[in-house]
Amino acid sequence: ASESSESNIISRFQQFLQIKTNHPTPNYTQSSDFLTSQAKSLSLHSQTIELVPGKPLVLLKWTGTSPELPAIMLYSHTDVVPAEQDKWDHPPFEAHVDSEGRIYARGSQDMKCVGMQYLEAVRKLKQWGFQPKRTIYLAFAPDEEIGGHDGAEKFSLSRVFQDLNVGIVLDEGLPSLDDHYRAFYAERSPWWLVIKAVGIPGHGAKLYDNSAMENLLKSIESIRRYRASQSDLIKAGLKAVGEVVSINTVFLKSGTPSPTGFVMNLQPSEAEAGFDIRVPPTADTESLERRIAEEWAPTWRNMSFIFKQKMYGRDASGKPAVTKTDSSNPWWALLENAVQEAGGKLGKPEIFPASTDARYFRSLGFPAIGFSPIANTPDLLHDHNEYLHKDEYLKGIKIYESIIKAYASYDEHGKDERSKDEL
Ligand SMILES: CSCC[C@H](NC(C)=O)C(=O)O
Ligand SMILES: [Zn+2]
Ligand SMILES: [Zn+2]
Repeated sequence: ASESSESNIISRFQQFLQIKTNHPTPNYTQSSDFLTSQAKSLSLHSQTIELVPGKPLVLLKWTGTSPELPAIMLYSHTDVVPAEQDKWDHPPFEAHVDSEGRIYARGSQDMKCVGMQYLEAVRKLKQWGFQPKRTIYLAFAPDEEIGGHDGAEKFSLSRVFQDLNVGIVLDEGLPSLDDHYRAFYAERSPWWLVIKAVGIPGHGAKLYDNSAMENLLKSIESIRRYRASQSDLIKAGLKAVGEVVSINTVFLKSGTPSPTGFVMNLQPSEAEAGFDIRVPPTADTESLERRIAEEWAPTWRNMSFIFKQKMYGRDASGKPAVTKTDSSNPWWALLENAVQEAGGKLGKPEIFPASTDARYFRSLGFPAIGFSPIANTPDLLHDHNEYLHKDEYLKGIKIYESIIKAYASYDEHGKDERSKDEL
């Protein structure tokens, strides 16, 4: 009983949050040791898989009574983005609980909460003597925040993963401000674009055409018009955030350095800008590619471009990698019902505006749902003072108890065995 006391549940969450798994030097040894010891206390089989040395993925297993049925994958990442300690009200790796009950820590929303909530839900279900029909896996992966290439991407393509016979993947979602939980069936693909302009250098007092700066600024004007057109669709209520192309300038680089800053009377011969572009799964990528080549970085204006990251978010057959939300995908309805049974409400299916590891599983044809049970909370992913209220965290555990019960009890023939038993 003491193991499952509220204070012990919160204290285990704090311990995980206190492990510095922040980039650029995440302490994966400590997080793996912690997770392995949690697994031991829950009598879960555990293995640590290093597909890349120094980048462990911890895989836990709760064997079902019908292990031949496709398994449930409860997925999370252990790494977190860096935090600017001096801009936080409470240190980002202290997991301080304030007088209101808010737990402040990097990773409290993204997504150490989810990883620990899975474990706590399993703990409760085991205490109650619940027997899963399907095998349940819990995966704790590295490197999501830097693209997932040495984490989810390699894992999803590995023999280990292929042999798990996974039927559904649950990964992270986003908090909601109201009492609905958000759930994501797809995500936008990242295109990280760098455009470069070259031009005639010259005196800062001269009004001539074809300087690098002028060439780059023409592109930026065009990009900003396009950005406004996409933003207007959201403002007019015609499209959701995940349904438009977003493009944001993330760096500008030019000028001729001098000991006091930059030379002020010289128009430089090179100028560069970087953009974070996010592309919805059903976007016309060819037309966007044409726009980049012909309007934003045309060779005739002495411009060139490269992609630092470019994904298409498609499956092997070239179709958008989206998880179905209709009756052809029983996992969606099961999620909706399970959340409802635990006293929650699921909002309309959404497209995740940024990227998650779920894309690697979807592109291989696995259904994957982005879901973090965080309601009534501002979205503070990657922000200062990321926090999660302890009551919201505890409620999330109950939500997962309900989801895991429903998922693990669902049989191959379209029935939720648990509901049948209870009826
Ligand atoms: C492209 S890999 C980086 C992953 C990161 N994920 C989130 C959720 O912020 C992002 O979308 O920028
Ligand atoms: Zn995340
Ligand atoms: Zn993140």
